[in-house]
Amino acid sequence: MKYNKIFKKVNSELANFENLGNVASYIPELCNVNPSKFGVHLTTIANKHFNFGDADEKFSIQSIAKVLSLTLAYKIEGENLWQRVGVEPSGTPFNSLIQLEHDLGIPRNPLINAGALVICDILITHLTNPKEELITFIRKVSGIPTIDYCSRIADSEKSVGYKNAALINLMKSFGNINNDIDVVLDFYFNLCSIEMTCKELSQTFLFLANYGVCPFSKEIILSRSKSKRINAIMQLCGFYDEAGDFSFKVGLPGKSGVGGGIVAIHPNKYCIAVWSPKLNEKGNSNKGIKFLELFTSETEVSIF
Ligand SMILES: NC(=O)CC[C@H](N)C(=O)O
Repeated sequence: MKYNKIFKKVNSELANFENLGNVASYIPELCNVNPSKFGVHLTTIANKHFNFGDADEKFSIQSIAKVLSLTLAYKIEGENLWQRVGVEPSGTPFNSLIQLEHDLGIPRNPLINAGALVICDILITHLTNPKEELITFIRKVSGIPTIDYCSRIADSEKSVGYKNAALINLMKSFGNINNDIDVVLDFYFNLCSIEMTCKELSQTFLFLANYGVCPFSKEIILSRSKSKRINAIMQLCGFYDEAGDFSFKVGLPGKSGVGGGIVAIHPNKYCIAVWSPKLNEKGNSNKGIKFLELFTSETEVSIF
């Protein structure tokens, strides 16, 4: 079918692409990943599957998981959520502290680290067993019962999590964190440690291409309006200080993680996941972005 042909074509166009950048090294465990891995998987809302390369190999989805914790918190809290976290692009790196002081401890959006920490705090307030309830929710959304945290990666990040500790302490000082700091950080590091393959990622995020409804189970994960808003936040904030560039080149809402994964959503059509571990200076997958740019140029369809 057409997407497989396009994947092959784009891949051959990338034959001479100089994949600069490095795997994330600030989390020790992420250094052990083979930098030349490359996988793509596209799932349509009609449950058709197309893939290329290492699409069935698990990797650390890192910040991509922030969209899933946000989904659950938004479901629980509704519009009250926006009193604790904004919906504006930050224009700063994912772990920046500077803006947060100026904004009196209210993160610009839920997809930068500070915002995701507030979302974790909110979930801890509402859930009896946050770790278990979050992973149960993600398994339900994806229809994949084996999706799990990776304690090796969570522990590795915890051992060097100074920036995130600084962010949460600053927010606590402004009264925007209600629970114990160590409990919130532990939950956050576990959230970021979730592992998926490209196939699993594209399946998990398909509800956002289907107006909030899981196309497999037909279950309403989010209302149409909330699903629109999550896509809008991804469009404007999913790539931190590279969000404009991603939007300009790819033209789809998406989210990246420092494990080298990216998901992108074409509403009413498909969800595509790409994995290539080498990151550019903004912490986003270098080849992953290029692949998606060429892919949407080739298909000539984007949301614009
Ligand atoms: N952009 C990312 O994927 C960052 C997530 C990572 N766990 C961190 O907090 O630094």
